[in-house]
Amino acid sequence: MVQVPKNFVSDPFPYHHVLELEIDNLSNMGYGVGRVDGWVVFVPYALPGELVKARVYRNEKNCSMADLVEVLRPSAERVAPQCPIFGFCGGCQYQHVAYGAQLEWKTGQVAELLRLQAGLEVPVSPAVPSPQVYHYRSKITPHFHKPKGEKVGNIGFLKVGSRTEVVDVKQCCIAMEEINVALPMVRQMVHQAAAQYKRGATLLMRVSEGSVVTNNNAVATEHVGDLTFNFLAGDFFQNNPYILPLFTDYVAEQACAGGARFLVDAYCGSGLFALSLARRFERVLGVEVSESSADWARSNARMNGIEHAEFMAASAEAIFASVDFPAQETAVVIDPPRKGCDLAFLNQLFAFGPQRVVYVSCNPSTQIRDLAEFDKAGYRVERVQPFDLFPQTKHLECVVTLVRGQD
Ligand SMILES: C[S@@+](CC[C@H](N)C(=O)[O-])C[C@H]1O[C@@H](n2cnc3c(N)ncnc32)[C@H](O)[C@@H]1O
Repeated sequence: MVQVPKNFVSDPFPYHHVLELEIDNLSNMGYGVGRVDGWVVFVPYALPGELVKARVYRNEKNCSMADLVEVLRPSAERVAPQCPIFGFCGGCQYQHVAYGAQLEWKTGQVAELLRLQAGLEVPVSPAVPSPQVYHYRSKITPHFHKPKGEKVGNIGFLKVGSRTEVVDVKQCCIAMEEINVALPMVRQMVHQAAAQYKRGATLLMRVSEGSVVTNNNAVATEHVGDLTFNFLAGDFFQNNPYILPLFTDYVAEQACAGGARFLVDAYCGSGLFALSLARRFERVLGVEVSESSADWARSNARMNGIEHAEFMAASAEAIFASVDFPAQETAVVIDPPRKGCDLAFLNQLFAFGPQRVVYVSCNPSTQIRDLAEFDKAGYRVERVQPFDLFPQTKHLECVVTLVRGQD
């Protein structure tokens, strides 16, 4: 007898009821979406165009969740995942989808979010592929829970569908080779030092010039085009070095397109955009809340021989009190954290009123939420360009170019 979970709602399907259904869409969580008599059923790992058998494990207010049991008619886009723990490890969602189809789905999801969330019918350019689709991540952060007795349990990433359970990750298919070479030793060291851990922890592994650093305060180095960036390994830096030259070139082209002579880089980290774009502008100003990142941005400017870029360590909105660039000749690049921009920042940005804004984000849903504010302030979306910084996963980076309307 199957044990029915205590809180299971048995309408419209009994627990473990097996359905046969056609999948016609993919959700932004990467789940296949099908319908049974109009009722929406999400089936993780099922693909659009497939006929599948799926077993219901939860009924919600307006949909059900079901586990994939069997693919009766596979999609032409279905491929074999490379990772033996794909489907258990929560790190990747798309290893079973051909890379071209991953890009198409990501592009389509941005268009759908723009339409449904912001009411904007704007064309979305096809997502720019990553030149490397496995073994591209320069940083991973595996975790483990408080040791039991003197034994550390699994070391890895959250299990699919769980907020607490960790799966044991011995190798990671999307991490760079350097990380996979170092991982067994790092794991062994944690197991050997189990008695020292009074609680769980998150490990840092970041590739820096062919080796792996594990200390948050170590200095890491990355090369992007002909520039070199140093930064603290624990601070922010983009995690897919293979796509960065394409990404920074595109942001540069978009920032320059209106002939601006001045550049503001808000949320600038250690200066990736400010310095990559500097040669195209007369003066550049960056702002970043992390003092160590702002310090490294200054030092990166010196190291790369860039003299006309200045950096301020402050919350992003503080930049507008000191910027003396003429707004009509200024482009602003913004690249906030996942939660998007604060209203305090947006209001001051609009009061300044730059001619164009290039909004870079790793979270299209907060980015598209913020577009409503740009719309109210008289900015028009000129271009939307997703970049696949995170192949095999549901994540993507999106660059939206906004242009100020005529007053
Ligand atoms: C997504 S990262 C982008 C960094 C940089 N543009 C890059 O590509 O390397 C976001 C950055 O915003 C910084 N940040 C977070 N909140 C901020 C705030 N209120 N004001 C300024 N910077 C902030 C973080 O420290 C982080 O460096």
